[in-house]
This record gives sequence, structure tokens and C-alpha cells, in this order.
Amino acid sequence: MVNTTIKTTKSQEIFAAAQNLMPGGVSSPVRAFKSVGGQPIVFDHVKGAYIWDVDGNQYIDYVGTWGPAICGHAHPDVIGALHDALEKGTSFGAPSFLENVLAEMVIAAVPSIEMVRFVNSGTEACMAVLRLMRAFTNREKVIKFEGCYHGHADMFLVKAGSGVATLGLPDSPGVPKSATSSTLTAPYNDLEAVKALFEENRDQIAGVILEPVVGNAGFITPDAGFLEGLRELTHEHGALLVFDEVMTGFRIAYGGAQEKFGVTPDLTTLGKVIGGGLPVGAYGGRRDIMSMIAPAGPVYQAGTLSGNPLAMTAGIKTLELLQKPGAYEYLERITKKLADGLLQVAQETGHAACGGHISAMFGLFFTSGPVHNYEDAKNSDTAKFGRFHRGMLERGVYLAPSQFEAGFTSLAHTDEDIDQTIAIAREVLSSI
Ligand SMILES: Cc1ncc(COP(=O)(O)O)c(C=O)c1O
Ligand SMILES: NCC(=O)CCC(=O)O
Repeated sequence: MVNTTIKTTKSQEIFAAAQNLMPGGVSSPVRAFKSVGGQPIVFDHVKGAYIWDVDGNQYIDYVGTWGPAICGHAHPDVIGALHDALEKGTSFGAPSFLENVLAEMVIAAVPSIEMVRFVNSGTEACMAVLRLMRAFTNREKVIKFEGCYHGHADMFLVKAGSGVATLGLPDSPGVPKSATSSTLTAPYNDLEAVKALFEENRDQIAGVILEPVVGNAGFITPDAGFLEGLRELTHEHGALLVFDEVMTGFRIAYGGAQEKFGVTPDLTTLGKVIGGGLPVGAYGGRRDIMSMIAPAGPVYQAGTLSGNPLAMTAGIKTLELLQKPGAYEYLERITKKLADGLLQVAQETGHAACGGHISAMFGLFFTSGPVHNYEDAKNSDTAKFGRFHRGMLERGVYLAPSQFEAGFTSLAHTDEDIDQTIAIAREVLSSI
């Protein structure tokens, strides 16, 4: 049963104390409710498709700890495997067979990946891949897209999505100009702009990195031919194509967006799902490029906890669950039902709206659209999104507290959860 009114006394007390202890009261900015108003709820525990807060309220969750919980929170198989793994120790700092197992699974699944290196977060994966792109091509410049987020490393904090977009921040203080002077940007879905950058910077561009489906400026899909066009342009100019599949990997399809769209990049970054809720990132790609990483080659990248046995275990179990027949068909069906339902309800209640989904990722903008890039996404009525978010939360639905984030479903979401969410959305959208 889901509540329709909420009392949040304990959440408020804990969050008030947190604000004196940690900047903004959080360990990551996207968790604060700055752009939607009100205060975050403080979680007590999570299970399946649900969250319980410290006041005992239950919510249907569409954040899924920002992506990893694709099998549902605290899946019994993952928890069971973790219990067994714990008995063997929490960290080795030495090779383990578990790394081979997860590496083989990733290599078998993701078309571009012939070799992989495990790290601890998506940010680390993207930092490392950029160094590798530059080393392999012996060029410094890189093209990223406005509104795409590749973690918080200096070189990527240029027109970034996610919390940077949510908070409307300019490029971050503390990032030296020298760190971003080689980061070129183009509007997403704009091949002509990319072409122009290649022309203006002949033989200087190491590569292009992008979210093949954007989730950090809201949910934005690649136009027909965009990914293919980038593949051609990068080939033509001797540059590398990198898909940041930290969010889309094993979510858009088992083999990620590259499987879904049939475009194979040179390198890929992963995170979120492959850690099954524990801290993991990875990067991988062509064997000739990956062989440049130390100690096989000269490009340095390291990590005390990288390949951590608990994280490998959770990742392996999660991928095994995703391999079960029908998993992606189920994710597609319930997510379509949710995305279509939300859009229909928004339109029926008189709101300008557009949105969509692919597999277990979805989005809804409060603008009639279409939304092809971050500039279009900014036309969304973010004040209305704030009211929508609050109304949903108060009735037991937990959405990402930002218009500029995608939503996530999981194998644990039932038809009843989706029906209930749409019914609640109708109630909220009728009143805002
Ligand atoms: C596409 C993309 N790349 C990179 C990152 C950074 O990953 P992390 O938060 O694990 O550092 C994220 C999410 O945060 C992401 O969505
Ligand atoms: N889509 C944005 C994220 O997943 C970021 C999570 C975080 O920075 O906490």
C-alpha cells in the first residue's frame, strides 16, 4: 500500500542536522531538492521497487539509486551472493577470479569491448578514457555535447548536464582554464556543428564522447543518423568515438545503446548497473587501444579498491539476472506503459508535454517539444516540474528531483505499480 499523505518530521530533523555536517546536507548535489523545492526525504531502507523513509512512508521508486537498481533494490540473489562474498573478505588489492568473470560477461555483451579495466565510479571511467583517447591519438582536443554529463572531472565540467544543469551552474570555479581549453562542445544531435569543429581543428581532435541516449539533460534520444554520422566523421578524421554508457549500459539493452542502435564506438565507459548497487565503473574497447593501459602499456591509471570482490559479485549477479529470458521485453513493456501513460495524462489534463522511453529509461518534459538537445530541454516549465515532483512525492512516488534527469524502471516494478503511478500523476496534474 502506498500512502497519500506524508509526515516527514524525522526526515526534516535528520536533514537539518546534515546541513551543518556536510555541504548542502548531502554527499552528492543531485540528492538535494534545490530545483524542485521542499526538503529531501531521508531513506531508511529500499527493497524491490520501493523506498521507505525514516518516518515510515513508502514510495514507488523511479530513481533506482540513479541507475544501478535495474533488478530492483536489494534483490535476494544479489544480497545472498554478497553475504557469501563477505565471508571471503571485503577487499583484496590483488587479482581475483571474480574480475575475470565480470570482464568476460562485459566483453561478451558490449560490442565495442574487447578488453576492460574496472574502476570505482563512472567519473573515474570517463577520466581514464579521456587520457587514453589522448594518448592513443597523440591529440589533445575532445568534443563533448551540451547537457551531457561524464562525471565531475575538470575536463568534463563544460556545459555539463545532471546537477550542473539542475542547479543552473556556470562551469565550476576551481577548474583551471587549462583543463577545459581542449574541451570543445556542440549541441546534441547537431552533426553539422561537429563537422565544423573537425574542420576548424584539423588533426587536433582526439575524439568525440557522448551519451548515446542522453539522460542527464532529461531524456533525449539520438535522431536517426546522428550516431552513424559521428561514427563516419570520427573515422574520416582519425579520431576515436567514445560512448559513455555509464547510464545506458545494460539498461537500454543488454549490450547497451551500441547494441540497440547498431553503432560500435572505439571505446565505452560503464558504471551503475555493472556494480549492482556497489561502487563500480569500467572502461573498455578495442584491444589495440586498451593495450596502452599500464602495466600492459604506458598510460597510467590505478586504484586501491578497483575490481573490489564485493562490487564484482554484485555486478555478476545483476548481469545474470538480466540474462534471464524476457528481462528486457518486460522492462520495455512496463516502461512504455508508464511513459505513454504519463504523457497521455499530462496532455488530457491540459499541460504542454512531451516525453518517451527506451527500454528501462524514460522522461517527461513540460514543453510541447520536440526536444532534440539541451537548449530545447530548457524550454521545459521547471517550476511546474517542481510542483509535479512535490505532488507525486506526497502521494508516494519518488522521482528524480530535477527536470534534467531521466527516470528508471526495474524488473521489480509491477503493472500495479505503473497503474498506481499513472493514477497518482492524473490526480497531481489535475491540480497544478
Ligand atoms: C552518463 C554518465 N557518465 C558518467 C557519470 C558519472 O558516474 P558516477 O556518478 O558513478 O561518478 C554518470 C552519472 O553520474 C552518468 O550518467
Ligand atoms: N544522472 C546523474 C547521476 O546519475 C548523478 C548521480 C550523482 O552524481 O549522485
